[in-house]
Order: sequence, then structure tokens, then C-alpha cells
Amino acid sequence: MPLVSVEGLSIRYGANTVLLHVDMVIEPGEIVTIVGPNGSGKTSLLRAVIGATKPVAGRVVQKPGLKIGYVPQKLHIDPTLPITVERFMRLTNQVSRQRCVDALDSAGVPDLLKRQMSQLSGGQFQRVLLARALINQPDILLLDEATQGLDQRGSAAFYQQIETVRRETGCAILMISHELHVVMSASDRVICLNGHVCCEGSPAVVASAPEYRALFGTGTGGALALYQHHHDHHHDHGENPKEAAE
Ligand SMILES: Nc1ncnc2c1ncn2[C@@H]1O[C@H](COP(=O)(O)OP(=O)(O)OP(=O)(O)O)[C@@H](O)[C@H]1O
Repeated sequence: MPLVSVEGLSIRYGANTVLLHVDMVIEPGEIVTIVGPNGSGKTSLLRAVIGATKPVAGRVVQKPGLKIGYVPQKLHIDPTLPITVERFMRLTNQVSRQRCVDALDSAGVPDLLKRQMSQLSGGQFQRVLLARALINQPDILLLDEATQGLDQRGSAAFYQQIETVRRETGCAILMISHELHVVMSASDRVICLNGHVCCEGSPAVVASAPEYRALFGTGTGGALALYQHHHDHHHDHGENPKEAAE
């Protein structure tokens, strides 16, 4: 049985339909990356998977007893608030110190337990968020732009860590990323989203798909031109769903 099945999912905020008839299946142990322009519904899809956003149509089926670890896009902690990494990690998890140590180890930052959250670098902060998501040994890890604010080396190191986590724990990874060129080697499958699933497949297949190229340009095989959105087709989700889904 898949870990997560998304079936015919549509999400609307007021009159704005942001996802229409989206199907997605995540199998145990696979790494799936969602790419798509800003506002294409990526975060809404992840939020629907964790049950935080209710669909207007379709459904999300989770494998019974599924444990999910979630790394949000942004987490603001007041810099004047004194809180150690250990305290932060145990705020929402009733776990032993050893579990915190193990999770930090899995996230590649074994020595941060006693540090103040406000004193961490951007890369260390993201690793702590990753550790917090790993603490309950999830079956699937959801990452929403987890490398935002990191430089390219920091991002690459983070994704390498993700591959290590998958190798060592066997957990599936579903992540959103703008950086397909960085995550490419790590992903088993890429889903290109723009209100609907434009195309999906192996990273190489998606990078050369016309739908992907229409969204992200063709420079360097489409993989490095992620911030140039040549969005040349029109979406009219409200009026004619069938046509919009094509
Ligand atoms: N709670 C909400 N209420 C109303 N509109 C929302 C809400 N959340 C998201 N939206 C709108 O839905 C659309 C899709 O947003 P979403 O955050 O899912 O996209 P995204 O692909 O993750 O974008 P980004 O790459 O910029 O993070 C956007 O137009 C956004 O403004």
C-alpha cells in the first residue's frame, strides 16, 4: 500500500482555484520532488497531505498509522527569546534527550544540543528543523523549500543529508524545491505542478518535457533556468476545469 495517495484533489481559496484534479502517489522509501512556479500550489498540496488544508474535491488517503515529519518553509523564532536547541526540539515532542541527540546526529549536526537557537547559522537552523522532523522516526518526511536562504553549497550539503537520511532510515521524502539542478541526482521522481500536474517522471524526463520547459525555460537543459518563468499557456481553472487540466 502506498504511504500517501492523493486522488482528484482540488483546493480553492475563495474564488481562487489553486489546485485542480491533482493525483499523486508516494511509495515507501522514494524521494519525490515537487517543482513549479511561485503560487502554483506546491505548499497547498503539502498542507493537504498533512490534513491542514481541506480540499473542495478529491481526497488524501494516508496509510493507517502513518508517521509524518514536516519541515515548514519558514519558522520565525523571536531572537530575544532564550531557547536551547534541546528545549526547542522537545517543545512538541515528549522524547528523551537521547532521541534528540540521535535526531541531531541523523541531521548531520550532532553537537548543537546546548546551543541557543538564536545563535545558529541559517544552515544549522534548517538542520535543527530537519532533526525535529526526524525525532519520531517518520515514515515520510515533507520538506517545504527547506533550503530557502542557504547558498548553493549549503543547499547541496542539505540535500546530500536528505539522501543519507533516506539511506539510513528508509523513510520516503516528499519535498518542494526551486533548485531542480541541485536536487536532481537525489530525486527518484519529479512532479512539475502548476495548478495541475503539468508533467512528472524521472528528473531527466521532466527536465526535457515541453511542459516543464514552457515553465522554466530551456537554458542548460531546462535544469538551471529555474527562476525564468516563460509561462506561455493560460490557466482558467474557474471556468472550464477540463480544458484547464490539459
Ligand atoms: N490561506 C490562504 N488563503 C488564501 N489564498 C491562499 C492561501 N494560501 C495560499 N493561497 C494562495 O494560493 C496560491 C497557491 O499558494 P501556495 O503557497 O500553495 O503556492 P506555492 O507554489 O507553494 O508558492 P511559492 O513557491 O511562492 O511558495 C497563491 O496564489 C496563494 O496566494
